[in-house]
Amino acid sequence: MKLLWKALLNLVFPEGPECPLCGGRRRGEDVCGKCRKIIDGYGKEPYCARCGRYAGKGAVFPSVAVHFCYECRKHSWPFVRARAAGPYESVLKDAIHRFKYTGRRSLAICLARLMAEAACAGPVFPHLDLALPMPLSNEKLRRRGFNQAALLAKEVGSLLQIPVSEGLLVKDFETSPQAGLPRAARESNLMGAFRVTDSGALRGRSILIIDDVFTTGSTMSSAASVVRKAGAGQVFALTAAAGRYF
Ligand SMILES: O=C(O)c1cc(=O)[nH]c(=O)n1[C@@H]1O[C@H](COP(=O)(O)O)[C@@H](O)[C@H]1O
Repeated sequence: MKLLWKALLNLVFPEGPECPLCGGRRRGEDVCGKCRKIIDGYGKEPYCARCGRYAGKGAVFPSVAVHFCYECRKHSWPFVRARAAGPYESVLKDAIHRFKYTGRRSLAICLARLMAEAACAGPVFPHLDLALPMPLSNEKLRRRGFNQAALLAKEVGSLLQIPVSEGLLVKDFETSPQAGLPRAARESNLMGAFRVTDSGALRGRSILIIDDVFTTGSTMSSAASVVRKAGAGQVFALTAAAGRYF
């Protein structure tokens, strides 16, 4: 019976190519049913309305629709709010690793689609004038061969119909990878690393900064601060994944 049902399903909805997230079989255009369920589940999880990070096990949050994590209640950010497609774990984490470290550039399309979904889930971002990818240093760019944030920004920009400018925000020198550094070191690690090349192009404009991951927010915060100092209006942030707060 199960086999017959599968054969019938295959006739009506022939199996498509691999799911870009998990590599399993999918029938539609998007991700496979299993990954779709995981992603939709993330959309129902509690998250901080400011930094967009997801509540971890044991996190204390008020039982109201809009809440801020402990850090965002104490601390202000140079961006108005940040959002992500989901937490940095499971299929999203695996996909980001394959994208970034094994050069599967085509994953930008799928990840950007999930990011655009998160951006459109309610009045998250107002009118946006321009999207800026998180820059890599020239050294890192040469080594990796591509900037993962720039690939994501290109796709997100076309889905959300926002112009994307690469080269307005640059990273002048290579810094130690953020992963593995304690929080305080993550902030000082990036000091003076970002620069805006043409502040006139940002003045008064509403900016979306795009990156792959938001963990402590130090990278996004450093970049957003430089963009604000260059005269931008409001700054928002969008990443493929965000950490959890506890
Ligand atoms: O290159 C990195 O700094 C980096 C290495 C790594 O293994 N994982 C990782 O998330 N990152 C970057 O670290 C930043 C997120 O860390 P926070 O600055 O703590 O939010 C993003 O720009 C990531 O691209």
